[in-house]
This record gives sequence, C-alpha cells and structure tokens, in this order.
Amino acid sequence: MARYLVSGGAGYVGSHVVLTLLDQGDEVVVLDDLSSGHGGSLQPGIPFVQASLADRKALDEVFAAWKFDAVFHLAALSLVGDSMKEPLRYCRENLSNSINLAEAAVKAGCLRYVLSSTAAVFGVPREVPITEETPTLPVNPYGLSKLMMEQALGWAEGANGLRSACLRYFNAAGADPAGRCGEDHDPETHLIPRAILATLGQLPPLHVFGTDYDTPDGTAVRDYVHVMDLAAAHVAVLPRLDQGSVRYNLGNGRGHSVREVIAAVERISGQKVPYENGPRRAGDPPVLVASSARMMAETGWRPRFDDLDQIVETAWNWHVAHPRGYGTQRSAA
Ligand SMILES: NC(=O)c1ccc[n+]([C@@H]2O[C@H](COP(=O)([O-])OP(=O)(O)OC[C@H]3O[C@@H](n4cnc5c(N)ncnc54)[C@H](O)[C@@H]3O)[C@@H](O)[C@H]2O)c1
Ligand SMILES: O=c1ccn([C@@H]2O[C@H](COP(=O)(O)OP(=O)(O)O[C@H]3O[C@H](CO)[C@H](O)[C@H](O)[C@H]3O)[C@@H](O)[C@H]2O)c(=O)[nH]1
Repeated sequence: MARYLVSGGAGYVGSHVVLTLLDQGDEVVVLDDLSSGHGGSLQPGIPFVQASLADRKALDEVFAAWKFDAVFHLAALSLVGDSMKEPLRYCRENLSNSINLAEAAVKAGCLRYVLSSTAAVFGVPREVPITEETPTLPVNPYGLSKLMMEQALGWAEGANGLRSACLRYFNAAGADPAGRCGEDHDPETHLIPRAILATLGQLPPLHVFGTDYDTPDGTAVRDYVHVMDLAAAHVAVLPRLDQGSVRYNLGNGRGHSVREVIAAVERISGQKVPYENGPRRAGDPPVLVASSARMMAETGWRPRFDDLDQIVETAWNWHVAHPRGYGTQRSAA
C-alpha cells in the first residue's frame, strides 16, 4: 500500500483523485485550506490537514508526520478572469505555494511530484490538436503561473533529484459516476455546470460567450475530459517517473462547441437549456483540442468517458442529487 499527499484534495479535481487512490487501496492525506474546496467532499475518516501551502511550517509538520510515496499538487487559484485582474497575486501564490510544497517534499526525501497544469500554458495555439511540441505562450497570468512552475520543476530534477509530471488538463468535466463527489465552485464559471444549473433554475440563463468564432457553428470549441479519467491519469503517470520527468496533455482529443454542449445537456436532461447569445469572453481561444497520444503511448492511459453525453450525464446526476452542492449557497459568476 502506498501513501500519497494530495494538496487541494477538497476541491473538484482533487476530490476525484482522492477517490481513485482510495478505491485502489492506497492511503491518502489531504492538505487543503478550504478556500474554494469543501469539507463535505472529504471521504469519511480520511486524514485531513487544514492549512495553506503558504505555511511552510505546516508543510514541514505534514512531511514529518507521514512519509509519502508521491505528492499530487492540485491546490491553486484557477480562475482565468480573476488572474487578469490580479496578475501579481496569481503569479505569486501559484508559484510560491507550488515551490513551498516542492521544497518541503525534497527536504523530506519525497522525490515524486505531480503538478496540475493546464491547457492555458498554450495560450491561443496556431494549430490543433495541441501536442507537447506546441509552443507554450500563455495569454493570461493563470497560464503563466503554471508554466513558471513547470519550468522550475524542470530545473529541480537535475539539482534536487525531484521527478515531476506536469499534467496539462484540458476542460475537466463530469462527476464520480457513483455520486460520491462532484463539481461545486462558487462562483461557478465552467460551461457544463453552468448549463446544468441554469436548466435546474439554480442559476440565471446561460450566456453563450461568442457566436462569431471561425468554428462550424460560430461558438468556441473545447476538449472536455472526464474528471475520473483525469484522476486515473495521476495514477497512470507514477511508474513513468522512474525514467524521469514528463509533461503530458490530457484530453479526449475531440472538440465540442458551446452549442454542442447545450444540445448534450438537453438530451440528458430532457429539458431546454435557457440561454442567451452574448459577446465573446475576453481571452477565450476559439479552439482548444488536445493530443494525448504521448500520454497514451508512454503510460497506457486511455479515457474511459470518451463521449460527451456520458460526461454530461455524470455531471447532471450529481447536480440533481445535490441541489445545493456540498451545502453552500450558489452565486452567479
Ligand atoms: N477544473 C478544470 O477544468 C481545470 C483545468 C486545468 C487545470 N486545472 C487545475 O487543476 C487543479 C484543481 O482545479 P479544480 O477545478 O479542482 O479547483 P478547485 O478550486 O475546485 O480546487 C482547488 C483546491 O485547492 C484548495 N486551495 C487553494 N489554494 C490553496 C492553498 N494556498 N493552500 C491549500 N489549499 C488551497 C482549495 O480550497 C480547493 O479545495 C488546479 O491546480 C487547476 O489549476 C483545473
Ligand atoms: O457561461 C459560460 C461559460 C463558458 N462558456 C464557454 O464555454 C467554453 C468553456 O469554458 P469554461 O469556462 O468551462 O472553460 P475554459 O475553457 O475557459 O477554461 C478551462 O480550461 C482551461 C484550459 O483549456 C483552463 O485550464 C481553465 O482553468 C479551465 O477553467 C468557453 O468557450 C467559454 O467561452 C460560455 O459560453 N458560457
């Protein structure tokens, strides 16, 4: 049995990573300050340290109390729009907190580190699908903050022996099919939960951000990847670290427009999604689609939920069963 530290384990993706590790019989310690996560997403009895990654002393105490086989680092500020308003805060917090965790891990001799990175490191790519060879040119401070940490980790391998996997998620979506965890952000900014919550009358009608893109139906195209597939990728990548550090793009390799997502929510819910067409959202690239060929070839990972309806269905089921999410009031972004 292995033991892992999951930072941000009370958040959306982190809670699904925790489930996946527990399901395979591993031991997990969650470190989270609950700034955007939920105590209610923690599995019963799981060791939980409520602390910020900014607190180096707390990190040293965690590494003194437990020995870890690897660290999964998901805790971050991750709202692109906020990062445009507070670029210095995003760069400072995401980079310094990630470095604090890496330094504490190295000090404790834990030399495997998995970073939640993002498609936002690529900015507006010249071509899709996006491979690991595509130039990284972030167009917002959020993407920059993740890219800076990717680069810092590159240097830490030679100097400190820290082996890292930078997993660039594309659009995380869906929920645990068994209904144990789901997505509950406040504010909620992501398309699929917003479309579902608008349909359930818990948020105002959805705004479609832009209908004049150079795409087949004029709306922006994204690669939605199921959160349990992302969680499985964290496990799949670990053996690869024995050969050195890696960076992988994680998506389904298929793009869906905003209109296609609305149509999927209508098919699954059997209801009309209330929506209005609106202007583009600043900073949104027209099309982001991943090539995950390298991850598949080198780790054997494959997305199990490769169909948009399957992804939407798990999200819909979770929202219907949890009308108040983990229990707090919702507000529109
Ligand atoms: N959701 C997506 O579509 C997506 C896409 C690409 C990358 N990512 C990355 O995946 C990770 C998880 O995203 P998410 O959607 O689950 O976000 P989330 O906000 O649901 O979860 C983040 C968790 O980290 C915790 N946290 C934040 N700052 C902290 C700090 N200083 N110390 C301790 N805990 C802290 C929060 O309380 C929360 O529980 C992030 O790093 C994000 O950048 C997410
Ligand atoms: O109310 C909404 C919300 C979103 N959209 C559109 O739906 C698509 C998906 O938007 P999301 O906000 O769900 O996701 P993003 O693609 O903006 O961003 C997500 O994926 C990025 C990488 O692709 C980053 O990692 C980021 O952290 C993560 O939130 C975009 O074209 C967006 O313009 C709408 O039309 N209306």
